[in-house]
Amino acid sequence: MAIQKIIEILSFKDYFLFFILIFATYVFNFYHKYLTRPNPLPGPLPLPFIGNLHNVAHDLRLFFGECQLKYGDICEIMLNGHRWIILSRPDYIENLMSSKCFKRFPYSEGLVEFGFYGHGVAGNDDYKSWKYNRQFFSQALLVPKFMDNAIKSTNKLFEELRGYWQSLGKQNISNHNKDNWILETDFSAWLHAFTNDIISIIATGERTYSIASYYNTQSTVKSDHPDTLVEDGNKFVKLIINNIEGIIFFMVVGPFWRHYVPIVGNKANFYLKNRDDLYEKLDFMIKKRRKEIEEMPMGTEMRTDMLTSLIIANTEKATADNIKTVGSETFEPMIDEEIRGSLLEAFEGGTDTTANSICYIVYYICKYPNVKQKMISEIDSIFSNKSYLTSDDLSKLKYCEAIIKETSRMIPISNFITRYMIEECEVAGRKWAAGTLFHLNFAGVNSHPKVWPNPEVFDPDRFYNVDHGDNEQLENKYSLLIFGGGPRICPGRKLAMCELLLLMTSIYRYFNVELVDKHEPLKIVALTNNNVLEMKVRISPRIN
Ligand code: HEM
Repeated sequence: MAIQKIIEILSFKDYFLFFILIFATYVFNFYHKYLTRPNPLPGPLPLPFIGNLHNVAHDLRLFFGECQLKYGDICEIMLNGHRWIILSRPDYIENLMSSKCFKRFPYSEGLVEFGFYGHGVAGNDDYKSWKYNRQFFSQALLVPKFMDNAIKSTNKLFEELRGYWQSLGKQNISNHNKDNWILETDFSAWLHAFTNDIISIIATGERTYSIASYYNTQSTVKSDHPDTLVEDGNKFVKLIINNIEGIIFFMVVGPFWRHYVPIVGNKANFYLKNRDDLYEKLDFMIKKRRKEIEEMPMGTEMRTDMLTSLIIANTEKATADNIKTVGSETFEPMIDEEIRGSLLEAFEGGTDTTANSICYIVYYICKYPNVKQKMISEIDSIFSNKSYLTSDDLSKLKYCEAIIKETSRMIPISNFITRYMIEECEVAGRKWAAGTLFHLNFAGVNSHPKVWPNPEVFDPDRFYNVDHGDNEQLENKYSLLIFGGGPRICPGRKLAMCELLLLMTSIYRYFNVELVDKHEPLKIVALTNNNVLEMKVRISPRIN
């Protein structure tokens, strides 16, 4: 009754003043908390409600670079109510790579609702469950025949890609000489399709037909693969792409918006439905393969794709390579839900990363003809009388490997990784309380002038025939961040390096690739990763 009376007495002006009072109290509290924070660091002033969102929204990579220049190797911003401590110097990050610093994120109710947090490997911050999943994931990639199979499949898929490029080049009517054609195309689209296809083969033993699908959009004649297979593959890839978007959406959009604001809520429901459809598809693949394996007589030699390894690991069908023990403990075999998580992470972790890497590599090779010449000599010397390369051949490609490292130094694939402290720790000479969130700025570390002379110069020779012991810049093992570090280092790094070497050698063995416009900057979207949106190139056959 009394409340109703007060409501009736109050005028619009009173409400307005009341609102101003609440707003002013919030702003006062916000800045009071900000100005009295422990270990204050330099950084752009955050705004109430949005923190520094307005600063980072345009390009995260450039923003981190600007921060380092203006505020130094350790600085801070505020996002999503959290202080982000940004570190850009190799020796500052060393402590964060220890096994104590294992967590990636603070608890996120959005990721829990989406089913990403606490499951699988990348989104799992529960040590016991992460360790279990990570052991199986890594072991599947370590089965000796796994890499040989990956190499064979990549070689085979590249043959198909080669056929598509030739076919499109010859279809081009301006190419009068059909053996000396030129194809103007988007390299990034082809390579994203290629890595999609190859990860699918390596992970599940089945194809997504992504390169055939892209070929069909460019060509007047269709690929030999049946339309239904290509369409099914396309749908599957879309489910995966939407699922990755869903993870980001549920990470940044708060529960009130997701549950009560209509347009945002519809988007949330769309991602949840997409997730369920994707899970259904993966569960079907797992069940089908489980049944095939069950029906195989004991001792049958099996495929070495990830799905098969995960199903048989620690079961009676396991070979010596598929037994996972830690100390005296033998882990229980994986259930379907856990296998699904691992497959999904192979798709999510291994597709765009590898595709973007090869785009940057080719971009730098196009810009530096002397590097290209030296690389081609190495490739030709290894290929001299072979049609396919083996893992032994790949290990001899030292200059190609140096190009991969130097490209990743110049433009890292991931912009940053995070570490979230669960206990007090010392970083950059200061003590930090539990609950501090650190961001390791890859570009800042990889071009720090203290360890990299002339960091802005592209020079693969830094890594070529270098004796690590004598080399100052390689003394600190975290002066080059490509795959992260510590216990959470990328488990797919060996596979990724192998894929990149194979792609480089296969492309330059058969083709010349030039940028259509050497002066045009690359079209990149820089969020957690630096994604190449488009890279127009001219491809032509190599005439020896
Ligand atoms: C050029 C290619 C790749 C790059 C640049 C890359 C980069 C990274 C980085 C920076 C991390 C975070 C590491 C950390 O926090 O310290 C990571 C984690 C991860 N990557 Fe990769 N990656 C690549 C390829 C792959 C491939 C091919 C796979 C799988 C087949 C894969 C699967 C994963 C998984 C599952 C994690 C999470 C590991 C964990 O949390 O324990 N990645 N990767």
